Amino acid sequence: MTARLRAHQYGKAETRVVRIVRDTPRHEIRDLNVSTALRGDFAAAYLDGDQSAVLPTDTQKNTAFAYAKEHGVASPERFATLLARHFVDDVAPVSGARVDVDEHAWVRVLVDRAEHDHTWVRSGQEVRTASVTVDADGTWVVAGLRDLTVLKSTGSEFRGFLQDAYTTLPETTDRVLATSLLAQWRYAGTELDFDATYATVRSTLLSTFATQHSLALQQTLWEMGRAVLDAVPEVVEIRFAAPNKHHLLADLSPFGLDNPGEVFFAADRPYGLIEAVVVRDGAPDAGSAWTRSVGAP
Ligand SMILES: O=c1[nH]c(=O)c2[nH]c(=O)[nH]c2[nH]1
Repeated sequence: MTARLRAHQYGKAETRVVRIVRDTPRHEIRDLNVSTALRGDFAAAYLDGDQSAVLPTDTQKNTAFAYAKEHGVASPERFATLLARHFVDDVAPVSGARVDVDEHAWVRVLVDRAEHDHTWVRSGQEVRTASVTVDADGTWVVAGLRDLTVLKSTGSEFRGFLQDAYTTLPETTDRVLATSLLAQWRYAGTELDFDATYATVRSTLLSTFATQHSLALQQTLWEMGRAVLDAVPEVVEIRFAAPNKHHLLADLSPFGLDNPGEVFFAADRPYGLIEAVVVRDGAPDAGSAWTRSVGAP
């Protein structure tokens, strides 16, 4: 049997780093889940068990904590960029690094309608994401969010679809549209006000979902993508994966009740899964921006 090692990368996944700034009575918090992956010639570790080029994943975890102290967390994107550049620039065998950072949001507790200085409540299940790749060709920053769950109770239809012998779905001009959005967008630059841009993209996604009369989730994703590219010049590409969280009208006719769009069964599976990539004309090359694993086809 002959075989070869086609690709490899290694790192520490999901280091939970919580950074608190307590220089004044009003503290700040950033709650991160940091995953690092190093790329380079580490073949000897796989083929011969030779660790001489291997920076332990334990060290990568330690570096995340040390960088949180020394450099702070200006934003998930900035923190990921600093870490990735450090591994590539300062650790000789490393030629590329990919750092993924998830941020869990905390919002200040209100006490007598005033924001409390050092108490927060976890806000929803939505997660902000940043994925930064550094290699010999440059630095790529992808920002995003997942589990942004939205629902509109009208302003959505689905009709005129292709029918065959197996089609039973009735056409509708008024349905509930709900999804738990995953969106990732690529920036042209690496030095932005990432928090401000994130806020603009998020609010653009939400307002487009709300105001766009939807003919299908596919069309809604396209319109949300276009709106983001319109609103934020630094965004050159945005990718979506959106489960269609079906809300099926409950059949109340056995009980002599009509149901004009008032009572639904929220089905959790199966769900339609609608995906799209919207890219600005003339966008710069994506390089390794989307390459999560070097082994990916
Ligand atoms: O927005 C939708 N897109 C579809 O492709 C689809 N298919 C389906 O059964 N319902 C829906 N809704």
